[in-house]
Formats: sequence, C-alpha cells, structure tokens
Amino acid sequence: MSTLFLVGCHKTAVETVTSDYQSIEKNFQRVVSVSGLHSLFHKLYQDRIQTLPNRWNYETGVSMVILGTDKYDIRQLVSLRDRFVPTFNLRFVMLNDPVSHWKQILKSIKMEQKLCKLRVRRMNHWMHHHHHEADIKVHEDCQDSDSCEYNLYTMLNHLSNAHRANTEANSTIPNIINDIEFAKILSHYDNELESLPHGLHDKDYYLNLFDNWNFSALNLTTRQLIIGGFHILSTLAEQANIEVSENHLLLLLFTLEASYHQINRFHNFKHAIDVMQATWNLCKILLPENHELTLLICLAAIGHDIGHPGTNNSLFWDECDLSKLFKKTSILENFHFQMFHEIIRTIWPNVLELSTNILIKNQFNKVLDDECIIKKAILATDMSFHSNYVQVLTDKTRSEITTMEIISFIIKAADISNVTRPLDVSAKWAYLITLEFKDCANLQAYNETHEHGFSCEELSLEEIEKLRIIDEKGNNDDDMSFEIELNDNIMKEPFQLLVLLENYPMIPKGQLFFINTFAFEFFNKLSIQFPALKFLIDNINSNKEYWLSKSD
Ligand SMILES: Nc1ncnc2c1ncn2[C@@H]1O[C@@H]2COP(=O)(O)O[C@H]2[C@H]1O
Repeated sequence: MSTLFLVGCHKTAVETVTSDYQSIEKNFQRVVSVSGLHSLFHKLYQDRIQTLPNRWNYETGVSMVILGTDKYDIRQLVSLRDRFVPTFNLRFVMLNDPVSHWKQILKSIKMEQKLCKLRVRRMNHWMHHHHHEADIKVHEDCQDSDSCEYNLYTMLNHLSNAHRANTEANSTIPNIINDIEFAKILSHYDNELESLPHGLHDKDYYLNLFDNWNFSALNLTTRQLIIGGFHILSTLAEQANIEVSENHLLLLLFTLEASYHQINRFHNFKHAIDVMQATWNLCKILLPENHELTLLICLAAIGHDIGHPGTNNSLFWDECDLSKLFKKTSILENFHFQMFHEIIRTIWPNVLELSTNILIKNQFNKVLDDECIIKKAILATDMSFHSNYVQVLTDKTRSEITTMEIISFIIKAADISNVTRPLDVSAKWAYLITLEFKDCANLQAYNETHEHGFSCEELSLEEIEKLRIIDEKGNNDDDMSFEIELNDNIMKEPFQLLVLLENYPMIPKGQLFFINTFAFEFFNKLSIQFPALKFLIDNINSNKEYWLSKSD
C-alpha cells in the first residue's frame, strides 16, 4: 500500500503543478496531509508499529512526500530516511519541481510499486540493485534521468547512504527526530483494539515475560516487542552503568525495528527480539554478573540481522557489489554489523567505546579498526563457521575455553534457539523458516532464468506472469495475502500444530535435518561443557521425538 503525504500544501496545488493529479491519486491508496516534518515522522512511526498484518509498513509500496515549501532540503530528508527509517520506500518531491521531473518520478514510482509487490523480484532488488550516481544527481539538479530513480530499498544504498549521511551529520541526531516523544507514540492507538493491557512503564510485567525459555516473540505485537526490548536494554544499561535516556533508548528500538524488513517471513524484528531474549537468559547462566558483556552481547543479538533480505550468503551473485565489498566472506554478517555500527555510533556512542575497550582490555585479537565485541559476536552467527565452534567444544576443556568463545557460543545458540523452545513455539518458527526457504528456492529459480541485471528495468507483463509461476500463488500481488494467512489460519492462538502439519507436511523432515545436521551436536556438546544448559538439549530431544513421530 502506498501513501501520498502532503507537507504544507494542498491537493489543488499539486493538481495545478502536475496538471494530471488523477494519475497521482491512482498510484496511492491514501492521501495524508501533515503540517510539517515532525508530524510526518510521527505518522510514519505510528503506522509502522500497528499490529500485523500491517498494510502501512512502507515496504510493500512506494510512498511519496510532496513538500509545499522550499524551506526543506531534499537531501536532508533523504538522509533522515536513510539513517532512521531505512527500509521505508519513501520518495521526496518539491511541489515546484519542473513538470518533466514529475513525469519521470511518477513513471519510476509506478514501476517500482509493481516491483515491490513481487516477493522474489523484491528480494533480488534488495540484494543486488544499486542506484547509479545519476539517480542521486536527480535530487540535486532535478534533471530528467533515464535510470531507475532512488525510491526502493536496496542493501547497498542502505550501507552507503547511512554511512555517508551519518558522517555528514557527524553522527548527531537532528531535532526533527530528537523532538519525537516515542513513549507517546507507543501509548497512542488508532483504535482501542491496539491498546495494551501492559504499557511502556509496566517494567516488571515485561521482564517476567522475557525471563523464561517458553518465551515466544511471535505472540507479541510490534509495540510489545519494542517495549520488551526497551526494558531488557534499560535494565542492562543500568547494571552496566552506561548512560542512556529513555527517549534515546526508545529511538534506538524504533530505528532497529525500521531497519529490519517487517515483511520478511523469518528474518525480521521478531527474530531479532527472540534472539536477544535467548541471549539475555544464556548470559545470566554463562556470564553471571558480567553486566558490561551481557549488555554488549544482547545489543549484538538485537542488531545481528539488520536489513536481512530473507535469503542467504550463497544467493548473492559473485559479481555484485556486496560480494566484492566483503570479499564473498560473511557477506550478510558483515553487512548487519556495518548497519548496526552506524545506528549505535549515532544513538548510543558510549556503548561502542565500551565494545572496543573491553576487546583491548581482554587482549582479544583486535585486528581491524572497527573490531569490537559486538562485531565479533555478530560475525559468529555465520553458519559457515558452525563446525569450527563445534570443534572448539570438542577439543577444549572447560577451563581452556576463552571468554570470546563463550560469547560466540551464546549468540550462536540464541540465533538457532528456536529449535530448543517448547514444541508449539518451535513449530511456529519452523513454519516461518520453511516459507523463507521456499522464497530462497524461488529466487534461485528466478536467477537461473534471468541474466544478472543491476538496474530496476521496467517490468514487462510476461516478466510479471513468469514471476507468478515461480513464486507461490497469491504471494505475488501483495504481502497482505501472506500476512492474512499467517495470522488467520496458523499463528493465532489456540495454535493448532496438526493444522500446520496438514498444510506443511515437509516441516518434520526439515526440522529433523536441521537438528541432526547442526543443532543436536552443537547443543549436546555445549551442555556437556556447561551442564546448566542441559534443558536446551532436553527440549531438542523431546521435539525430535515428536518430529520423528510425524515424519513417516
Ligand atoms: N528451525 C530451523 N529449521 C531449519 N533451519 C533453521 C532453523 N532455525 C535456524 N535455521 C537456520 O540456521 C541459520 C542460522 O543463521 P541464519 O539466521 O542466517 O539462518 C538460519 C537458518 O538457515
């Protein structure tokens, strides 16, 4: 769904300037007038935290912001988007731009609105597309450019623009963002159905909710995930004596949520909070009272998959920019760290200092300049090094295992902890990863039948038809079909596991493969080295029994 925002101007003015308002209104499902940038960003954040399925997620559409006065600088707005709401497909236009520029913009927005409804094509665009310099130039001198313009999210733009924008702003937070009262956004509801029984300041409720292994992030709304993450991090910051204001910590959580793809099946903000919750509980067992390290590893956990495209490292083209930039090594994990680094250096810089200082203090091998505890933890989640960690658990005695290795074990265990959750919780995650694996297979099929093109070329009708065939039926048009299915038939309580397995009979075999190939050995050896973690392997064994009984 796409929104047309009018900032300090009226519909009639737009009609006059473009003289074809009808085609504009046809492209957008709603028109929202706001008085200024503060209320624009307030509205963006309010929409983003609506309960799923959330049609106003700013990802399955391309929205446009028309600026009625030239007191705003377009580049400043693009920088705000790239730094604080990077996954939002938002285009900024000056009302008095030349009509030729309007025509070019509407043409590209129309094409990209089609593109971002095609899941497979969208993932491919995220991973590989880059906007030529010319696209950026269009903002400056508003000249017509025949290349695809700068509206849809891509990982490369996320990486390069966030870094450049942060550097230009020397990592300060602009007043437009600083003045937003995030507690108010959390407590404002469009309709009473959204109202929470436990609000932002119900700290004990959230700490209890997050303080046990039966936790399921999938049963929480985006609002509750943000509030839970807030209470964990503020408790850890207090214990570690690291300063942070309530509004800044909420800004961090809103920015993190806006940096994950809300429309991903598995690798979304729910997964980020789930991994952070598991990390927090494992730290209490393996690093008791080590508050500084616990804070850093929990931050690494909440940021460990930022901007994840819902695919995997093997699906990146060798010739693409991100493969070359990261030398085809841990492409995703390096990308996640870089993006998280940009957010933290802006919103919570003293944590970055702590992350580097602890590395030096412990003589952990600090090799590169940005080397720090958070980076090492995020890179440890790359499954291509999984066997190395199993080898450490096999070869070393408990006393020989280093603190850095314990940190890696904690975040790795948390990242795949869904298989150690109680069966009903584990089965829901299994469903979601199964859907994501299907997307990956569809993307592979797409890439085998298309040459590797970097520009977001016009989608031909046959291209769209071909994609409907490749991608699952019904997931092409709009992610609402997926969300509605997800929420109506399968994920709602009371959860019906047998209904799930009737619809997805391949799940038991997929879980047995993952448990037998990766999870069992890792958690078994982990629980031998750290007997307090025995409950993890017990849960895996019990889930395995069930999957065996269902995989005739
Ligand atoms: N329940 C599961 N079933 C199958 N694969 C899983 C499951 N949980 C995690 N994984 C895989 O483990 C990987 C851990 O790293 P990623 O999050 O990049 O991607 C994850 C999936 O590929």
